[in-house]
Amino acid sequence: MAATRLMAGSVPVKLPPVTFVTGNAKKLEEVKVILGQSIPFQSLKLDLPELQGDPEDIAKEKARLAAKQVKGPVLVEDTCLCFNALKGLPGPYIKWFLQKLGHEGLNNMLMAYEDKSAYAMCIFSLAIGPNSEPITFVGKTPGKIVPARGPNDFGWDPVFQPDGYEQTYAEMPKEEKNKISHRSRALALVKSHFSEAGIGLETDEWT
Ligand SMILES: O=P(O)(O)OP(=O)(O)OP(=O)(O)OC[C@H]1O[C@@H](n2cnc3c(O)ncnc32)[C@H](O)[C@@H]1O
Ligand SMILES: [Mg+2]
Repeated sequence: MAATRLMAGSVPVKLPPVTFVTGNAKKLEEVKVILGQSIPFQSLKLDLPELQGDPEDIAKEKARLAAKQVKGPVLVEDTCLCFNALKGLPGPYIKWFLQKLGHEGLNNMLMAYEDKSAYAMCIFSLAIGPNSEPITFVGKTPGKIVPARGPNDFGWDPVFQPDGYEQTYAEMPKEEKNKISHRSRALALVKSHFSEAGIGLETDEWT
């Protein structure tokens, strides 16, 4: 993808597009649709190692690692599925819980609790380069954990039913999920950040 043409004073400067780094093709599909043409970006398929701990720190560390590899502006995201009865767990460890326990196991984890409420959370982290402090953008969608319904083509979508809907994420048309999802809410903040900074609108500032 062509570099963004920006202006520093009256001198046109070319800055590289931000690189969205992920090992997850489904995430990338959604990000492409949600961002559309709003931000100049390209993607790189890389499964970055992930720190343990606070979700925001995990996302920031992913951004630092990505920026070192790309040597330029990067955007990464970390997704959590948080069960309220379990005080936010599995949270950032949902990938491993899903892989080991499957959809049924995720439901079984809540068997001992009345409260099946949960929230999906996406934390995007943007780093301008290897030496800059990453910033984060958080999007959350509340819902509940239900027995799996709908196509099984993206992670825990079949067991997450957002509040106000009769359908799970998996049963909803993609456009509907993208309107209310944790990912689109976080990306709305990313978009405003870019538009406030004037990225793509002829400025010399990234942040
Ligand atoms: O390379 P990265 O971007 O880290 O991709 P990943 O697949 O490792 O993703 P995470 O570390 O963020 O782990 C999140 C887990 O949740 C799943 N996931 C992420 N977003 C989802 C969504 O919108 N709906 C359902 N499952 C999702 C994803 O497949 C993982 O199993
Ligand atoms: Mg990951």
